[in-house]
Amino acid sequence: MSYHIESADGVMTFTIDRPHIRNAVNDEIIDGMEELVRSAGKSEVRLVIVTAAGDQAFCSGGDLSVFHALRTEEEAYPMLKRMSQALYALKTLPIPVIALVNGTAVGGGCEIATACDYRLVKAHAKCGFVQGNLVITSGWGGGTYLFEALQHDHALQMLGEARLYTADELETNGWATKVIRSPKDIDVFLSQMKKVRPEVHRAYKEMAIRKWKETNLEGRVEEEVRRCAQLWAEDAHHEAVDKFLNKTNQ
Ligand SMILES: CCCC(=O)SCCNC(=O)CCNC(=O)[C@H](O)C(C)(C)COP(=O)(O)OP(=O)(O)OC[C@H]1O[C@@H](n2cnc3c(N)ncnc32)[C@H](O)[C@@H]1OP(=O)(O)O
Repeated sequence: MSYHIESADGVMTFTIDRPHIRNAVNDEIIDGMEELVRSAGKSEVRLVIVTAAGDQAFCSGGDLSVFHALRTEEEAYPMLKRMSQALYALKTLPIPVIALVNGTAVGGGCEIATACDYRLVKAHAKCGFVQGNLVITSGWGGGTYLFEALQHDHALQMLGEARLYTADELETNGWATKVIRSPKDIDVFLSQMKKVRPEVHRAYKEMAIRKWKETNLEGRVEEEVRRCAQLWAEDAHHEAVDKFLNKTNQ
């Protein structure tokens, strides 16, 4: 199984479990994300944590060995759309959603984390919207969410530079809610949240969701998905992915 969903004490944890491939997202992970948002919406869950196995990577984005088979705009769009819908549902859960960024997050991995309300980033983790190096944009909604989360110039810079940022840089630009230097830091963060009753957290999250609905967040994500699907079909993208898969991009 490529993922696990566990529940304890009102906390539902989704763990991507493909460390050998740096927790890249395949179709099964997308199934899992859909299962997560269904379960978290229905049960007595007070918060969700999204994380991954091992300490090397949170997520390396889409599994290029699988998704590189998608050659045209028409083939790429359904995959991008489906994951974008799962992440939109995650983002608009009426409870806090925390990304526990246990290691490197790149490409779609950053998009998953950006869809969350909070990003707790382990000190050794490096993260970046590297899609530009593959001659595509973000395509799961993460670019749109980044403009919601960060000051405009910080968001545009992070997307446009397509490089890895250190945890300290991520705290400075506002992407990391907190840099995690010891496991105790996570406990402190969670216990502080749990001091306030779940209905209060829910009411605040609903305020944010109202704003996102009024500003047509979903429609803006759809534009992002469509643009990425167009770029996906270009030769320049396929050549860049070939270089990565054939390890000739050094
Ligand atoms: C579809 C939405 C948009 C997207 O997500 S586009 C995809 C963006 N992602 C990328 O470009 C990921 C590129 N990966 C990397 O830069 C590095 O692998 C990364 C994440 C920094 C980790 O570096 P290292 O820790 O040195 O590990 P490594 O490179 O030796 O990787 C270990 C094995 O995993 C593989 N891998 C990593 N990310 C992958 C991916 N996204 N899809 C498919 N395979 C991937 C990598 O090829 C390597 O395989 P192998 O063990 O040499 O056979």
